Amino acid sequence: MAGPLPEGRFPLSWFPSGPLGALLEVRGLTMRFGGLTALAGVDLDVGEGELVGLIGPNGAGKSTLLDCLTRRCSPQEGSMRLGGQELGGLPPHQVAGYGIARTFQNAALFPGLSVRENVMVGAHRHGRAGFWGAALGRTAAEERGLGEQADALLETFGLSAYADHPPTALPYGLTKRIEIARALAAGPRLLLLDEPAGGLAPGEVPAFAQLIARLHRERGLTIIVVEHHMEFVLALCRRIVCLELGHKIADGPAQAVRNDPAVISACLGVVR
Ligand SMILES: Nc1ncnc2c1ncn2[C@@H]1O[C@H](COP(=O)(O)OP(=O)(O)OP(=O)(O)O)[C@@H](O)[C@H]1O
Repeated sequence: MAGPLPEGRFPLSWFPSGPLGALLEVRGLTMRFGGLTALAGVDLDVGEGELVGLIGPNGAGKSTLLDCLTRRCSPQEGSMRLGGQELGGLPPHQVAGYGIARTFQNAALFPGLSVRENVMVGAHRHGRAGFWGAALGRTAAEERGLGEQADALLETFGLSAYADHPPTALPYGLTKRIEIARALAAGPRLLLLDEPAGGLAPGEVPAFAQLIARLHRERGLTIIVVEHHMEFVLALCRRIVCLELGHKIADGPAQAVRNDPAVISACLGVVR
């Protein structure tokens, strides 16, 4: 990867000029939990190479949308296509195989594995055998290749010094980096980040935003980032989508959405 990023906010000219084609097409997505409608007919197109911010107050349906895309939830209505492939009905492990990787609000790392092994786990996205099942069938050369890939990711994320450490001993900000490195080890086409800045110290947030911007810029990754931290979203994303009570209430250029009265009203007290 290229050299270090400059400090402070980064220019929008770093980003690709716009979507190169629709990668994700969501139509009429409706998810109900009993009598509660978490998503109510949501439409969303995300172009190849876009970085989209998804905002909204607590309970708006943001995580549920990610849960539907990764098949942790089965929506009652609507369709979700990635590169033309319908995701509905696929089991979660196959969705990963189609190129969707996700991080969670609270980093879910394996405490008994080293940082490097945690990242290597992410590389196993194909098939149902699981990491350890696959590990048993791997050749030494494949194992070495995965280790080298993990080491390259650790270097990108400034984690090389911790490769052999257990993740449990590390500061929270580093565990968030490990989780993204693990997601990238799967070689995703679409990366879903659920509140990546959540729990970070204020001083850690700009560098974290720069890291994600760099991944987007240098790898051309398509990313949806769910976040309450508005400065973080504005610094990263040209386009913002806002949900409220399961409905999409805004979708457009970041500043226009930020200044939309409906968004301000919905997010009052939440958007920072
Ligand atoms: N498994 C579930 N069972 C029942 N209700 C659920 C479930 N998951 C989510 N919900 C409900 O669906 C609604 C949307 O929740 P969701 O977590 O998607 O919102 P969110 O926008 O991600 O909120 P937050 O910003 O607080 O994480 C909420 O009312 C929530 O309580």
